[in-house]
Amino acid sequence: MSFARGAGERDPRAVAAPEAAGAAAGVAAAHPDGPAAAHPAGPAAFRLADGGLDPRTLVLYAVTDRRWLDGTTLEEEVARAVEGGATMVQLREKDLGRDELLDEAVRLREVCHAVGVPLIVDDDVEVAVAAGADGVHVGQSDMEAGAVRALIGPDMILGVSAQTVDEALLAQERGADYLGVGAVFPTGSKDDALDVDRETLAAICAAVSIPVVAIGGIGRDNVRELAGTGIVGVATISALFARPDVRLAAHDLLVRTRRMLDGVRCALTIAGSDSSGGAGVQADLKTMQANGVFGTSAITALTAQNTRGVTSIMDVTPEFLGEQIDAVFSDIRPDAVKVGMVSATPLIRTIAERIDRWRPEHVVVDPVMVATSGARLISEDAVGTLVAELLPRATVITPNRPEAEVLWGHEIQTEKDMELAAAEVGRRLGCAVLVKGGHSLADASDVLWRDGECRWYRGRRVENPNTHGTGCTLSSAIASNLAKGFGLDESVMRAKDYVSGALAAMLDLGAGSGPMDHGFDLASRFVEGPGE
Ligand SMILES: Nc1ncnc2c1ncn2[C@@H]1O[C@H](COP(=O)(O)OP(=O)(O)OP(=O)(O)O)[C@@H](O)[C@H]1O
Ligand SMILES: Cc1ncc(CO)c(N)n1
Ligand SMILES: [Mg+2]
Repeated sequence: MSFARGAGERDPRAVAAPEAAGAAAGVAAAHPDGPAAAHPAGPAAFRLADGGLDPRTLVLYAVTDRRWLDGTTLEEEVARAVEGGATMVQLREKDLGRDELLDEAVRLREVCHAVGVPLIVDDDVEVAVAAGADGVHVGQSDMEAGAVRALIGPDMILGVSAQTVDEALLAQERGADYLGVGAVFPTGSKDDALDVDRETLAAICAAVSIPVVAIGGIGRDNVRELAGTGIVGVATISALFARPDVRLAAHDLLVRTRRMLDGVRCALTIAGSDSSGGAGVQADLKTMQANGVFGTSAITALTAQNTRGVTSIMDVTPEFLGEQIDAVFSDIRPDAVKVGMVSATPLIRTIAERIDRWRPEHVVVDPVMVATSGARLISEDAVGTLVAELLPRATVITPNRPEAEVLWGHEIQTEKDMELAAAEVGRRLGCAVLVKGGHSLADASDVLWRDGECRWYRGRRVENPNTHGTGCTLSSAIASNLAKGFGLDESVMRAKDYVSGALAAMLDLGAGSGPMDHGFDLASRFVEGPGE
């Protein structure tokens, strides 16, 4: 199952490990982006049908720097880089004489064209043309882009550096095929000030229609911070050529860049473990996987639980809960958080404090109070802390009917009561409120209150007595959809469809109200054994 991309994200392209490619064709087969390897050499080969530069050539842009050579040649290092997956190479050697630069360009052209990768020469237009390179890259202080275009003709690739929206628009107007924008991170050069911050980078990407590649201080540890800016790739120098194994470094950075571009979305569930697998963390992780999101977890309590009830609960310590949350956020930043069962005040406070520390984009809180089996999952005194200190930090809360009655302070007898409860609680807590109608009201319809508006999500009641974990499943499905970039309305609608499908699969396990089939829409249903 492929992890879903964010809504509107580009389609990812599989990255083949170089070693996976047949050795017979030498480096040509090693190029992980198939189509580029098939390209005949020549600049027009790297253009799309509309004449624009194929953005796939810019995913991993290796810029040379002879300073990093350690007993090898530029040719050998560039060959390693393209073997590892570099999709474009720029010969950038400011202190080489013209003849030497030309010789180097011809040698690198052969290395690059052997694997269908374009070679760009930095700054020197004449050498680029003379060497049969595929293009030239000029900075703001080099020859003006329009003049370069006049010299190189329509086919050769023209790259231009830009640091502002104005520079970017002017370069595009004068015929640039792509923009190099940076430095986006400290580069260790003399003036270490960031030339281009994230907002400017994103503004440039939004302003132009030609592809943008980020450059400056980019490496394996920070490339993910460029997600969502609109770039199509990264240009890098030392992250490849300063590494002992350039091929490995290129492959590693290509995979990480692909992950940044393709948008593998992650979610974190902070909830209790349900030994029966139907609710809690287990339900959340299965739901996230089924909804194309990578699930991570921080466990608040262990419950000995099955379809008939809860026999024992063991809370973790607040310190350990905080460490679990920190461990996830410090390494795999989730795009959304779902909070489920939290039984005690110190644990609730720990979660509130970590939300303030890590500032997740989306927080879905399922105010779990009682399990389907009737077991109480939060202490009386903790409900007050939940309401005062956690729910106001939520993007949306998802109380079922009994939980909504506790939060509202009145009984809910009708759909109008559901609306009133959602609105009053939402106004008081400053968050969106989804009051779920699973518990015995006519159909399984839920009402969302947000910013003064109520919206109903009509559901058809599935005649299935096995509803253990429906609330956990709904809230983690909402979190998954928010993580993928859908708005709240769409996230709730998709989550509800998912729950209905999981119920309609009619899984029947255990003597009590059993779990749902979280994997109902995957090919691998529960395998029907050979039977007795
Ligand atoms: N029989 C059903 N048919 C269709 N949808 C249902 C059914 N039961 C519940 N739902 C839906 O499942 C979602 C969860 O609602 P529910 O009221 O069951 O949550 P809950 O009580 O918090 O569940 P949990 O047992 O996990 O705590 C809601 O969208 C609700 O409309
Ligand atoms: C651990 C856990 N969390 C949430 C629920 C709510 O169903 C449950 N039954 N068990
Ligand atoms: Mg519930």
